[in-house]
Amino acid sequence: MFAARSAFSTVGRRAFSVSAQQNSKVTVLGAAGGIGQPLSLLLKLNPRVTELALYDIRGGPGVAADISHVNTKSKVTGYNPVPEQLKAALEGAEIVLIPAGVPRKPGMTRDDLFKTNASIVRDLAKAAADYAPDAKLLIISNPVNSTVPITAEVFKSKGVYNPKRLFGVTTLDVVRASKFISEVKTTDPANEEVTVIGGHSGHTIVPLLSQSNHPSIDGATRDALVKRIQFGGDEVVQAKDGAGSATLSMAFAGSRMADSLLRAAQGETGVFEPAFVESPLYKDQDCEFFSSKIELGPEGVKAIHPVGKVNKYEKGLIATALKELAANIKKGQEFVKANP
Ligand SMILES: NC(=O)C1=CN([C@@H]2O[C@H](COP(=O)(O)OP(=O)(O)OC[C@H]3O[C@@H](n4cnc5c(N)ncnc54)[C@H](O)[C@@H]3O)[C@@H](O)[C@H]2O)C=CC1
Ligand SMILES: O=C([O-])CC(=O)C(=O)O
Repeated sequence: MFAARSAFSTVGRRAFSVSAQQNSKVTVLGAAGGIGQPLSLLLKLNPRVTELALYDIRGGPGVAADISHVNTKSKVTGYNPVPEQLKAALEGAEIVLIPAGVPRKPGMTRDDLFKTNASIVRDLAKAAADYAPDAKLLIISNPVNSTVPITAEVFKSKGVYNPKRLFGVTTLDVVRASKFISEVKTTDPANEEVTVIGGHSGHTIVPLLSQSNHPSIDGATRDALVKRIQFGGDEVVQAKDGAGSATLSMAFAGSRMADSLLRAAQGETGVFEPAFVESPLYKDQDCEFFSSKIELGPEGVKAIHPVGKVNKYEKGLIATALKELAANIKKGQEFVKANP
């Protein structure tokens, strides 16, 4: 069922069959949406998830009733948009995934979603800070480059911020990079890993092809591949023609990220995922958050790997990314200061 890297690796399943008995409640805020529904289904298939809490401003209980009939062990509960139910959805969660908010239509940038999604994420972050301050938070709602700083500011204002537990989900960028490079090279994407760094929008997405299995990709082939990875989201937005953006591939990517965190929490070592986290790598260039290869551990972020050796072309991509990223981050931080 799962192409490329399995969402729940069989190696992990064998090695961790005992710890899979641990209780792991996972909450999805925005569970009835285009991403929320398939993401919740994939989480229901994950043997490490013992309880699944599905909340949305509409349709949470319906999606939960539907998914609850899938005959895996986990318990599924749906929640309506009233404060006590949001509280109940969040309490005891080990992981909270947030795909709540509006998606793009053709012609829009992710930043165009800020005016709607900033306050949605701020308010859900407030609830998460109150009721699940120790959970690992996975922010999917766009613009991720700003919604992650928004969440950090909210957690700071409530005195519960731990940078090890806040992640902007950029997994889809590496999933795409792996698939697209395999199409160029006619290889199996399962064997293709491309490090993608930066942020999650257009030019802030920086694939490091020099660190892939095909460092010699160059010229027009390289340019086209880099552009496709940077603007893969637009490809889906255009194909859906007004009906939204990537949902199914995003559900796959979000489910993979959640599974990686659960595996790391249950003691597996050597678990790596990219994610947009508070990072020292480019703090001196006003980028307090940056996505790079992250080693995951029981606390969340275990180690942030340096970017490593990059070529001149990639140095140029990084320089362009940092300018836009710094502005996106600042916009999120200032939004919370002005609209606490
Ligand atoms: N990080 C990434 O790689 C990606 C991020 N996205 C982003 O994910 C977000 C969701 O996309 P879709 O699922 O396609 O949108 P959608 O419109 O299909 O679903 C969004 C859901 O959020 C719910 N919602 C809205 N406000 C809420 C609130 N205050 N509390 C709880 N639920 C609320 C809606 O009722 C709806 O069910 C968008 O912002 C999109 O841009 C999409 C693809 C990839
Ligand atoms: O393109 C969008 O708006 C949704 C998204 O973040 C992606 O598919 O990478």
